Amino acid sequence: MFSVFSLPVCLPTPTSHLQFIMATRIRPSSKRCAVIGGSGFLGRHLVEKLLGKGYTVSVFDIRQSYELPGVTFHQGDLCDKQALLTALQGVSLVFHCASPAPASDDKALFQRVNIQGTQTVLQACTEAGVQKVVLTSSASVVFEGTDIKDGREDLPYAKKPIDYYTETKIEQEKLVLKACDKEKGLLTVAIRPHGIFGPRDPQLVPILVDTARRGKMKFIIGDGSNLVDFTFVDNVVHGHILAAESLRPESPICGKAYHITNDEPVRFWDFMSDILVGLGYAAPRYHLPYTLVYGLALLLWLLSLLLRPLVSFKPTFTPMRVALAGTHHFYSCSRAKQDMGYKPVVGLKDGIRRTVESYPHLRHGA
Ligand SMILES: NC(=O)C1=CN([C@@H]2O[C@H](COP(=O)(O)OP(=O)(O)OC[C@H]3O[C@@H](n4cnc5c(N)ncnc54)[C@H](O)[C@@H]3O)[C@@H](O)[C@H]2O)C=CC1
Ligand SMILES: CC(C)=CCC[C@@H](C)[C@H]1CC[C@H]2C3=C(CC[C@]12C)[C@@]1(C)CCC(=O)C[C@@H]1CC3
Repeated sequence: MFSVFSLPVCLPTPTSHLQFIMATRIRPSSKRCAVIGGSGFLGRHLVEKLLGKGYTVSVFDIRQSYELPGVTFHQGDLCDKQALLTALQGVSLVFHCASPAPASDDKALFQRVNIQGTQTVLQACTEAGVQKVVLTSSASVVFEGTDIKDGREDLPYAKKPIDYYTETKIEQEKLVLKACDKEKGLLTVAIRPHGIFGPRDPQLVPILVDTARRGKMKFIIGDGSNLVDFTFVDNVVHGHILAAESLRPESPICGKAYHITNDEPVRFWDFMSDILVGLGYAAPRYHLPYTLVYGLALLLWLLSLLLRPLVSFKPTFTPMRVALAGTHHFYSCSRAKQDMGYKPVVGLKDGIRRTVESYPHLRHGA
């Protein structure tokens, strides 16, 4: 799998001399890939699946969160081209799933990592002879805080993105799709998942349980009928690998974005209740009007901005979170079904069960 030109024993002709020079570099192999952001929640699941499918995997990440036989770790910042070039030696396929966490709300950090950093990743890929780049984008790139029902990929990018995370994910996706160039030999595609959940997720279940433990999970924002996509992590991984394996010069997926979801929109509050009840907490019961909660969240957010020099506090109810909890946002993945034969591999009910079982330490009373 780790494909290196074999060293010639003798050098009788100029051609074999060239072969000798090339022997000192590692030739890109189609089964040799790198996962940028491979220490994260999605990244690690992707790495595990790739190993199972016979790929040789290098992880490039600012931190190392685990060790696995068969994985080479390169610790570094993706804004550092030299560090990337070392990790990309001999790699033909790159998955770019690194990003600062949405909760950080740090404009400068998002711009540096998601925009400048992605430009650096693309330059490094070109210089290292990488042939394919699969970006983890987000379905939120078209979300402005108002209802989206069965949204397709041709929806325009959000003109007023709900936060800096989304703003920079839009620019990142544009950069990666624009870089697709068959003549230059670099093919790109963007996967747009939504609401990823599953074992080891550091965000969704921990935030939910923390809110429940503080006694704040009693209320349903709005009438509770809003439908949302939550996507089990294995399905997101499956979408990434299908995209990578379908990415060829003649393929219709080159330079395009694809929604990858569980294809089973669910009421936001039913999903939250299933997880909470599964972990032994009470489901939310009392309804609060959406506009009232959104207005309060906006006020609190403005207050936190004004008081930032004096006190730092992070409200649980940010406008972005209230919008996510109180509106419809579900997406069609018919383009992925048609162009790459995508079909979810784990159903929602099964995904919820596997997720709940993976958090024994977050159970009520644990
Ligand atoms: N979790 C979700 O619900 C969704 C996630 N996404 C996208 O999926 C991708 C993966 O997300 P998660 O696994 O949930 O996040 P995560 O926070 O678990 O993983 C991100 C990884 O990127 C690494 N990273 C951050 N800055 C870096 C830098 N400067 N250089 C190198 N590595 C760096 C982090 O150390 C981390 O390991 C992200 O691009 C995110 O925008 C998209 C839609 C939904
Ligand atoms: C579908 C999707 C994009 C999910 C993203 C994950 C997070 C944004 C959610 C995970 C837990 C959610 C949550 C809330 C908002 C959205 C999440 C952070 C609340 C803060 C909404 C208001 C409440 O009543 C409490 C909720 C806790 C969990």
